[in-house]
Amino acid sequence: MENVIELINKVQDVFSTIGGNDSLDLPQIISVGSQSSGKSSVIENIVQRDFLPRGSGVVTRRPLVLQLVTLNGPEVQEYAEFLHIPNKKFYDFSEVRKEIEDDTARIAGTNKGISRQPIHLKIYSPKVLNLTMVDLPGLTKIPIGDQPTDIEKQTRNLIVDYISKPNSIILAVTPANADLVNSDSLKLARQVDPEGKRTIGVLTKLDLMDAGTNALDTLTGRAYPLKLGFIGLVNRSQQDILTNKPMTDAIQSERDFFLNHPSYRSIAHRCGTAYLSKQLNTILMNHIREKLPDIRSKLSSMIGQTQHELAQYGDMGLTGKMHRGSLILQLLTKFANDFVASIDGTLSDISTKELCGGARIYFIFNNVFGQALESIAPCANLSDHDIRTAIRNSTGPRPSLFVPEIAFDLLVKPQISLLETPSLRCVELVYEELMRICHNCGSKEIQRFPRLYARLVEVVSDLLQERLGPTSSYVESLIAIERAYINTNHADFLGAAGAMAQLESQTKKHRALERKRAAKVAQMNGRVEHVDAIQMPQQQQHQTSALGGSPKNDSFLNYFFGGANKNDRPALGAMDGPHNSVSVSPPSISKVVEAEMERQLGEKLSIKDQQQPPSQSLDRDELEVRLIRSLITSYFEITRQTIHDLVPKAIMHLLVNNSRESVQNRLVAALYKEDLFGELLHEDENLAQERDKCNAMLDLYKKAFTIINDAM
Ligand SMILES: Nc1nc2c(ncn2[C@@H]2O[C@H](COP(=O)(O)OP(=O)(O)OP(=O)(O)O)[C@@H](O)[C@H]2O)c(=O)[nH]1
Repeated sequence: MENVIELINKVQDVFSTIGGNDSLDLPQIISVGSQSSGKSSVIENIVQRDFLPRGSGVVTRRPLVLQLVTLNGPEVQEYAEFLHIPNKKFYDFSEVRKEIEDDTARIAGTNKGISRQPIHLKIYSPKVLNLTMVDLPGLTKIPIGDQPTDIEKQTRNLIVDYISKPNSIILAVTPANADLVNSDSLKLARQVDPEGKRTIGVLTKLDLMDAGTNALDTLTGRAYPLKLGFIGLVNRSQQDILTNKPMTDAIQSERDFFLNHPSYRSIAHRCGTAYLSKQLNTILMNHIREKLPDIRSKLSSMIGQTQHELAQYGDMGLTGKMHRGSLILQLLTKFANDFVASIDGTLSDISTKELCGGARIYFIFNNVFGQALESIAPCANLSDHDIRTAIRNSTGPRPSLFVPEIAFDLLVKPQISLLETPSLRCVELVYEELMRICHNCGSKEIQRFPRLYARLVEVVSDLLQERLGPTSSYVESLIAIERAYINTNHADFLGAAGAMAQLESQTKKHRALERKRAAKVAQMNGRVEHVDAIQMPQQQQHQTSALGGSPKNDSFLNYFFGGANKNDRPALGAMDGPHNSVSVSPPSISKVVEAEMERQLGEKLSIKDQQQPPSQSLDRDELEVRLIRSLITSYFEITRQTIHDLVPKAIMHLLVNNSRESVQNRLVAALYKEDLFGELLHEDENLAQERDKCNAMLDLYKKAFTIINDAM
């Protein structure tokens, strides 16, 4: 069972090469204490070697992960190894000290700052028991030199990070010549281990206590409750260090101190460095044993994870020349399936962060394209002047008597063209999304072969590029088709009568408002009665006109359109029929305008008769312009809806579905060629290394698992 520490050390090494052992939380002893409490001295005593940097102020500035490994045999020579200098054995321990100093300066700088990055050191010796300890920077209160002002906080956080891991054992070092109540290490330990279950207390400097005082109460567990107890030590004094007092002599002096001390004599067998080493070894072993089931189950889940990760690198069964074809076919199919699945939304690892694949295409159709179409004003770029000019031009050399339909035709076509840019942009956006999907289809397994991956992307890009042209042309034709024939007979088209009625109701509303205003003004002038008298007949006249009650208007509107409501419009055929008593004429905007003009003229005259200023009269030009605008708006809305409906359908058919269906065949046709296999299956070196590392990790986990399993 002795080798469980070695086993844990091995696992720890692997974990430190890949950046910390946070995930496994291996059992280890963490030495904590305030500055100059004697932490380094304790460790050196345990190792029985001088190897730690000494000096004034903060000396330990990085965590030192120290693994002690027992060497067996009488003649073996002790040595040290650093993880950052593999394969170099240090037999001279002053070199070890120098390397710790140099590496600390390299990582933590030459000022007195601290770093979280640990140094890993292994010491092989016949004098040590298997132990894993971490020496942390001492708690410091006042910054010195160039130290940052928050050095205390930094150190405290670093210590707490280490000791709060439930599998760590806290070695709380306190100098006996200071008050135990103020011990920083015990205070910190209590924070993370309030019941004192995994804290072992170490009292240093027992030789420096005031004469007549002793720490017997503490050492026998009466002063401070810790399950693992307190152990008293006497390390080398500064003087001993300066005079290079040999470690063996120091250990002997310590033993003598306890044996000869009147207060400690009775507990001398439970004091001193040798006892501490033995205790730590036993505690660590028991602790590891206790934690082994946990570690085993953690390892087991790590094996599972690593196996899963390894599987992402592909099927290792398909290696060798004879399997190249099957492997290529497998990868092509996977790529094609991923492409299709991204579009269909059936991919296994769908993003929850952003829209992707098919969902994004839907978004493009409905939001991006929809909004782009909505943002176009039906009469954009059409000034009244343009409309007027178009009307005049379409009437030829004679003065315009009627509003010609040709002007509407002429004006509405360029407006329809405005739909072309957003429609083509919609095609491009979907194309770009498909390209994005294609680039994201490379699973780890495929990316292992960068050349194959590049070719896969290239073939699919070519396919999409090929489909882009026809799709764009088709969408262009859709707009051209809409422009080619202006269907004024469309069921949803407002038509001349509708436009006229709309205009009329607008005018009516406006007049009512005007009248209200006039009445208010009159009331204020005390002329209420007079105003009422002249307004009544006028109001009646408007009402009759709006309802088509005037015999003149009634006959006129019905004559051409069969009423203002478009549903009441007679069919052209009916109008053409021989039984139709009136002369055959299609609904004409000009005639409606004429009618409205006549009516307004009449109104003007009657108003003039009553000496009222003409408040709402529209001149002929303005009326024509407004009429044409209503018609353009109505027709444009119809076309906009048609385009919003047809463009996505065309894109889905010609671009999305087409490439979706042909991607697999295209890939096979382009890449499944014997002479390309070698080139395409050239493996990426970095990924191959990562896979090998993953494999090695898996082996190690399995090995560790087996050893732990056997040891239990
Ligand atoms: N007399 C005596 N001196 C001791 C004892 N333990 C440590 N010292 C002295 O106290 C001083 C500080 O000891 P270190 O072991 O360097 O203390 P540290 O906690 O590692 O210090 P930092 O790494 O700077 O935080 C040294 O001069 C030691 O010689 C002891 O038990 N008795």
